[in-house]
Formats: sequence, C-alpha cells, structure tokens
Amino acid sequence: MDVWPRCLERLEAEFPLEDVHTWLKPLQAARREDITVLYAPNAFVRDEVRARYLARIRELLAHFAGNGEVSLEIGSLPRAAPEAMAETPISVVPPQAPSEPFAGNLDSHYTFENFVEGRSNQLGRAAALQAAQKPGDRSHNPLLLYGSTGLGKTHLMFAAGNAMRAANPSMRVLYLRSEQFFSAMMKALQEKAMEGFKRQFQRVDALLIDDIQFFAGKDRTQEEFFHTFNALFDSRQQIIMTCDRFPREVEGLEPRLKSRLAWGLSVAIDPPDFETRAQIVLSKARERGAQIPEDVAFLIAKKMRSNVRDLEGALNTLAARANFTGRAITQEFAQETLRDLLRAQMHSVGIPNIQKTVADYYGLQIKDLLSKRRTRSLARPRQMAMALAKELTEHSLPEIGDAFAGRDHTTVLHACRQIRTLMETDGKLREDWDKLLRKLSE
Ligand SMILES: Nc1ncnc2c1ncn2[C@@H]1O[C@H](COP(=O)(O)OP(=O)(O)OP(=O)(O)O)[C@@H](O)[C@H]1O
Repeated sequence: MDVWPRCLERLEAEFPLEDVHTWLKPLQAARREDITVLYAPNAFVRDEVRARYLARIRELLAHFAGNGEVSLEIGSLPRAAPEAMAETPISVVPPQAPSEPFAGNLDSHYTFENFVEGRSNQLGRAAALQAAQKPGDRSHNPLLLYGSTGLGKTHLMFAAGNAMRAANPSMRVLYLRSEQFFSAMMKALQEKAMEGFKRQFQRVDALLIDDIQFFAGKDRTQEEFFHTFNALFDSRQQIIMTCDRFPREVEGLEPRLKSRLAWGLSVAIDPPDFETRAQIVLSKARERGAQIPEDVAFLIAKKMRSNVRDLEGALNTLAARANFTGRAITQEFAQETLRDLLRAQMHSVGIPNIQKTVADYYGLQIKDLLSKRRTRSLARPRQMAMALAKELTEHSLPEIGDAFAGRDHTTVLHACRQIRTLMETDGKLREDWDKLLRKLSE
C-alpha cells in the first residue's frame, strides 16, 4: 500500500516529530475492498489517533487515494511484525528482568545540543541541565517547566532524560504524557491491579511527566499522582514535569498538589525572540539537510512568532515543496509557498487588539492610552503598545502613529527605541514585554 507512506510524509511535515513517532508511525495500513484499514497496536493509540488525527488522515487519503474512507482497528498486518511501541497502556514501565538494562522510552532525538538557547529559554535550559547533572537534588526537584504550547518544554525534558542516560546508562528514566498516566491508572483500577501500577514507579530513577494540566478535574488521577510523586520525591528520584501555564493558574488542580509542585524549581519558558527564532529555523534546516538561505530564515522568524512548532511546520512545508518541485528555497519561493500560512499569522494580531491587550494589562482604558496626557503611568504603557505594534504587525511607523490618535512617526520611533533600551536594564519592563508578547501570540 503506497498511499499510506505518502500520507505519513505529509503528516510528518504537519505535526511534531514526537507525536508522529508516538501515534502515527506505529500504524500499519492495508486496503480492504475500497477502504483503507489502519491497524493500531493498542486501544490507546487507536483512540488518540481517532481523536487527534483521523480527520486529517481522511483528507489526505481522499487526496492521494481518491477515497478518504478509513477504518481504524486494533491489530497488525498478517505476518508483519508490529513496530515496537514507546509505551504500553497498563504497564507504563517496559517489562524486563531485573538484570536487564532499562530500555527506557525517551526520544533520543531531543538533546541539549540541538536545543537553541535564547533569552526566553535560557533559565529553563539551565535548570534542565542541572537536573540532568544532579538528578534528585532538592534544589531542582521537582523541576517544573511551564509555558504555552510548542516552546520546547518537552524537548528540554527529553534532553535532560537523555543526558542522564548518557552520563549513567543504567539510569532508569521514564517519560509519560499525563494522558498515559491517566489511562494506565484507569486500566489498573478496572483490573484491580493498582498495587502493580504503583510498584512500577519504584523501579524508575527519574520520572518525566508531560502536560500535567491534563490532570485538572480528574480527582482520582491527581490523588494517585500525588502519592506517586511523594514516593519518588522521598526517595530522591528526580521528577520533571511540564505544564502549559503556572500550575497555580490551572483550575481544577488540587491545592495540595499545586503546592507540592512548587517545592522544587519552577521555570517559565517564554516565546523566543526574533534572533532565537531565526537560529532555530536554521538549526532545524541543517538537521534535515535542507538548504535555507538566511534571508528566508529571517522571513519565517519575522512572520511566525507564537510558537516553535509553527516555525518547524513552515520549514517542513518549504522543504517538502522544494523537494517536490525541484526548486531552490529562495525568498520568492518562500513567500509564494507560505502565503496562506503567513497571512493567517498576520491576521491574528492588529493594532486595536494590541491596544486593548496593553490597556487591560496595565489596568487602563484605551482612551487613556490614546490620550495626550504624558504622565509616566500612561506614557510607558503607550510606548509599550507602539513598540509591540511595530514588532507584531506590518504597519509602517506613520500608520502606527495614526492609530495612536494621529501621533507623528518620530514619536513611534522614539517609543520603539526607548522600550528596546529600557529592556536591557529594567527587568520588570522586560517581563511586561514578554508577558504581553505571549498574550498577543496565543
Ligand atoms: N529552542 C529550541 N531549539 C530547538 N528546537 C526547539 C526549541 N524550542 C522548541 N523547539 C522545537 O519545537 C517543537 C515543539 O517543542 P516541544 O514539543 O518541546 O514543545 P512543548 O513546549 O512541549 O509544547 P506542548 O506544550 O504543546 O507539548 C519540537 O520539535 C522542538 O524540538
């Protein structure tokens, strides 16, 4: 069946590599009469694929095979050995004899070496490195990396796990998405096998748990996780977790769990700045052997601000199209290929949106922001809003000036310079800038 590899190639360009490896690569495809049958190795994968990818798979099959009908089943192709799974649903730790080395389930692709460091992720990287070098040390146990989607939290978590195993190959590092913890626990409950479920964690030296916001509202899972957490913590096993926001802001997480999560070190990962974004594009291009000129990397970095996954998606689209058409990746080619993607990004933020966000952030009215009053409590937020408009939109300085009650373009220029200079010395202002950028990029 040659249609599935082509679909998979597309899916690889569209979804994060880690997800493709976990959910899509393990699928096996066959044709039955006129429909495509996809075999998932277990119910867990089947359900995840159904929920997250099936709609897109249907579209791609319709495109490549002329028929998008698909049946998603559990099983494997006759005679074909199913691919090894990164995880099994009930036994979260791969089964093995005590004397065997721990197989682990880390994605070895994600390392510190291929993580591009910038101001936005410097602390997170340093913390993950520390955890890797001194696992279990109270100064960074548990380590919690938080920030919005696609900013490299999972990458850093894997990098820490891989570094632990590189330094000490016998180290047993287990990676679990929170959904996996949940599903395995539910299954253990149904099968009255909770003791076995709990025991598994005693065998690991470090536990990496991704996206703990998923636990919100799931009381029994939280309780179980709480006990697992305590047991690991007490015996000085390193715990690394990620969350899409600061846990205190996650509604539906139990207070005692929230407080426990904050025991060690919590570090925010912010959206990368322009230079870091450009470096990431260049680094990812090198990794996949694509020839991307710097000006194209700058173009992508300038237009796509919110998340690294989107940057990667843009790069993958370019590389795939260049491969397909045999054309070189130039500025013109990139503009043409990414036109819709770039337009969608630009639409998302306009000057009125920036003014409203900044006004709300500082507790002001928009009319104050636009007024002629020059008190410092108004002037600084106003400058911030202008600088953000320059950073986030394609509007010229005179256009931005116009949108701020007809100010001159030199005023806007001054605001941009002022904010840039202050950011070097004023930590609070820098933090405001980062938070506003994050809000506007969501
Ligand atoms: N600084 C960076 N250097 C290199 N690659 C990066 C960097 N930041 C993010 N990435 C890449 O971006 C992609 C998304 O990152 P990752 O999956 O770690 O995000 P995340 O923050 O865990 O998102 P989510 O909350 O959605 O799980 C990955 O392919 C990762 O390698």
